[in-house]
Amino acid sequence: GLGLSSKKDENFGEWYSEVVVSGEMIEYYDISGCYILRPWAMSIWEILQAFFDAEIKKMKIKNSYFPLFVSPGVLQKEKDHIEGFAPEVAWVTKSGESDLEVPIAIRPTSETVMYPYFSKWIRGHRDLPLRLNQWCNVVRWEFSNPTPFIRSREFLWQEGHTAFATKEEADADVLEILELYRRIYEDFLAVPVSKGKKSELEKFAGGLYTTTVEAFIPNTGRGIQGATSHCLGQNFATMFEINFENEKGEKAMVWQNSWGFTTRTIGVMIMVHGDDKGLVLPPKVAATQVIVIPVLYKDANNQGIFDACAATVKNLNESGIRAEADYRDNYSPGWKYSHWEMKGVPLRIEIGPKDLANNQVRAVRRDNGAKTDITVANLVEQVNDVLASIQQNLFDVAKQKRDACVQVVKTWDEFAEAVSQKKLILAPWCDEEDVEKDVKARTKGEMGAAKTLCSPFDQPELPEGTLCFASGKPAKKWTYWGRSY
Ligand SMILES: O=C1CCCN[C@@H]1CCCn1cnc2ccccc2c1=O
Repeated sequence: GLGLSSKKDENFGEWYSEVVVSGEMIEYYDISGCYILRPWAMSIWEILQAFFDAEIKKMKIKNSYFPLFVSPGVLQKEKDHIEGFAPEVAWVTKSGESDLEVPIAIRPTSETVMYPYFSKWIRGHRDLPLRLNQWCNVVRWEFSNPTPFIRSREFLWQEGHTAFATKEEADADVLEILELYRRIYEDFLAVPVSKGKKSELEKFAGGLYTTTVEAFIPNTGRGIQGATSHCLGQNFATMFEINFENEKGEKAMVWQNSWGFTTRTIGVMIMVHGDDKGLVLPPKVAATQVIVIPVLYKDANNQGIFDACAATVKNLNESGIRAEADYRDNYSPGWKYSHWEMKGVPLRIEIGPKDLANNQVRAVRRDNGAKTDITVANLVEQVNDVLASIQQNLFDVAKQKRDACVQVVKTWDEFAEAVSQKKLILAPWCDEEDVEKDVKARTKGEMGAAKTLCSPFDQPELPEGTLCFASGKPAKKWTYWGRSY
């Protein structure tokens, strides 16, 4: 097919909408905000799921499955956290022609689904820790501009829900899960993220504190919440009476966490690495890491070339590299190069008459276009090296681009200028909520307001006497600010 009609640096929104379809990841659906995840996208989700599932099983976390439907009574139970979200809750009101007696909600998240049963199952301290996870879909009937993977009315995620006897255990667990989310972004998707804590205003209102891995999209100058790991404190334990008899025979409430990452991860990866030729997939998450293309003689015996392609694929697959060959005889090599570049396959191997004669293959990298001739004898070792180099290079380039967007500011004027420059702003802040609200009010505009993204765990030096950029009060912490998704 033809190339993209929009350029990433000229019309990012158009480019993104086009590349997810041309890369055969998404098909648009006839209900707004809903998307079809085609195999090329689903295979990425499955790779991330396999990694995360194996890691949480090492932590003795067990998978379960709770119903999609939430009875209204229990949903309303969590009134203060639900109030902000209520407009997003989708309801079933009919079956066939008849109205349901009582409308039933579709889960937007499962705290209120699970916790009545946590209360039933947790009696004594030997029932702790209780640590469950579920892989499922959730529905949030959002109205702000739907974007494939990034903001959809239904999405896939995992949600973990845990209960502990002590706060110390919960605090440690929050960070252990957050580290898995960092690995998903940095080790698999080659996307740099900042670990930090959400402000009181931006955290999950139902919890005690929220930790997050924050990514940044240089093209739009917007931060994006990558995944969250909340400590819920004893808030839900209070509401759902989740308590246990501790070792001293006293009744005590549990300490809880909840954590989730979603198919948004795939959209962030596409936005960060994609280019004007299409998707660029990090090898770790590419369903096909190497595509082998036969370049045939005009009018001579091509069996040798087909045999070499088959041998190359077999050789690579036997060493755990995901390789395919494209033998379709109704497309030219040139057409195939464009097609597999559009799909973002990390490495192309061309085998033509010259390569055959020299007992080598021609490897072409998707990330930087570099071409190298690889002798058949060293094929597996060199392909592994190139794939590792592509993975690292994608991360290094993304980190350099993200770091180039970071702007440290000390004053309001510097801050306002940095917002207009679409920067990721690092500023000393007094950590007062009404100051944060004031910044949002003062930066409101059609591009959206600047807000806190997170206060990074990795805090730069804050010299005594440093003042908050917005209030002039003594600064308490460095915080990332910016517009966001
Ligand atoms: O993030 C996570 C991680 C996974 C488990 N849940 C937490 C918190 C979810 C916060 N949230 C987010 N959207 C909502 C939408 C409607 C109703 C309720 C909610 C809601 O509670």
